[in-house]
Amino acid sequence: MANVGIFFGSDTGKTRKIAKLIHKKLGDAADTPVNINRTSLEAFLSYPVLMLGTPTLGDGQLPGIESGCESESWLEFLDSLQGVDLSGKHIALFGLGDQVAYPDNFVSALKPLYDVLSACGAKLIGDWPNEGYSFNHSAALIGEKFVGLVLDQDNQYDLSEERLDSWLEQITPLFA
Ligand SMILES: Cc1cc2nc3c(=O)[nH]c(=O)nc-3n(C[C@H](O)[C@H](O)[C@H](O)COP(=O)(O)O)c2cc1C
Repeated sequence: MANVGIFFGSDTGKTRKIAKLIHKKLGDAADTPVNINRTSLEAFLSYPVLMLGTPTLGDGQLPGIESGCESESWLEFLDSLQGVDLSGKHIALFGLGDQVAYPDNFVSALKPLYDVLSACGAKLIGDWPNEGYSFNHSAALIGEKFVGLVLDQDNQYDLSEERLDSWLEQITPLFA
């Protein structure tokens, strides 16, 4: 088993694609990305380092039945994390959103993910500057920084790989 577990939620496949790209870049350090609705709590907890990806759906929500997905996803999985001890784990978040169509809630779903994982004692790494995006509001900001990597595959597709490389460069020394 590798050191890094990559889990994602996805409605139309874009977050899955980024998860696969992260896996390709990390090589043997990471296991094959798994949809969060296809894992168990035990498998999730077996990794010391987690990279967790999500789109923002609904109106600033995590994916799941309540936000209009056909399958369960992060909304349901987070329920199973209630009371779980994640201390000692390093967790990096990556979020996809659409700043043009949803400027009032850009990548906001990263924040509930961040809040639940922090409350469980995890060390969240990989915050990301808000420069280079244009939006009105995002719940995913703490001060000037997003709580994780932010990619907009709908409008800034051409910037994603460069952003991803720079983010991986920033976080890999923190857990290598
Ligand atoms: C119904 C719907 C609601 C969305 N709501 C938001 C939103 O509130 N904020 C945002 O930044 N993006 C929003 N998006 C854009 C998606 O997050 C974006 O297209 C993302 O790349 C989809 O990833 P996926 O293919 O992994 O599901 C929404 C998309 C859809 C279809």
